[in-house]
Amino acid sequence: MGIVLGANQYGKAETRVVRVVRDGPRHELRDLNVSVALSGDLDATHLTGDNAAVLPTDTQKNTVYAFAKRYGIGEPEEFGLRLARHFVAAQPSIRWARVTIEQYGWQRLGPHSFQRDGGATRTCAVTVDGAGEAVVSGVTDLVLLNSTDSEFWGYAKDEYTTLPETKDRVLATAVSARWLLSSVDTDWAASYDGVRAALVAAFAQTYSLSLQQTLYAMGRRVLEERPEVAEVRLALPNKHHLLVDLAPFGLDNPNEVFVAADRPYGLIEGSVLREGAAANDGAF
Ligand SMILES: O=c1[nH]c(=O)c2[nH]c(=O)[nH]c2[nH]1
Repeated sequence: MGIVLGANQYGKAETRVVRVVRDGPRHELRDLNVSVALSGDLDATHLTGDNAAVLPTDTQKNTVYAFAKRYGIGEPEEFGLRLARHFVAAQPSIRWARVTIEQYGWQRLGPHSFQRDGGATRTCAVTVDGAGEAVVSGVTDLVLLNSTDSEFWGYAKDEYTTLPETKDRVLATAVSARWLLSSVDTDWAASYDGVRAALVAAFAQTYSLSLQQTLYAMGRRVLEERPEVAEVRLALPNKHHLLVDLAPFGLDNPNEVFVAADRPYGLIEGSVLREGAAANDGAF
């Protein structure tokens, strides 16, 4: 029986880089977590330990810091494109590079004082190979809650079903959304802000009969409002809020007191794209 090497990639994960722009008394801050993955002609290192084609992950980490100084960071998508293009262009053995970035937000408190955002994290994944370039922007941990306008009933039932049907429940989720841009020449900041606003508005304004329905409404809203977006993929954990039985204490509970359960949780996932468009799995 023959044994062969399959798909492989390697790189430095989670390089944390903070860049301060000190052009004057008013400083700017970018705070990123950058992961690099490279792939290409890397059979030799796996099969014989010949490392001639291997650009060390330590060098990749150094490149992140050097580029932050030399070119600045700018928008995370720009920084990712610059890095991914560099790795593919500079190393003949490297044919594919993916740079994934998390950007942590900081609120300005003063000219050189900041407060770390508690909430959502902006993300991007940039892929560069011989066939082209793709950028997927995203957001994680965007926690949203509707305290009404959510029902769940009429579902399939079998002998294990105990869930009561409800015409009024809390609907809460921590949105993970990623969206493919149709061009690498995009106003990244405006696009991110616009997509995020569309996701939030659709969540808040949808009278929900299922989280699945809300997911589709959110993806649809993004595609309707943001022409630069080709496809949206959403992962929505159903952060269950379970009504507490207060009857033992002689109290009723008309949707006022809940247990916020952390697990298990329903996980609703889906993609929304433009009709006739092919899903671009390689970019995600
Ligand atoms: O919006 C929901 N979708 C489900 O598929 C589901 N399943 C479940 O138990 N509760 C819910 N809620």
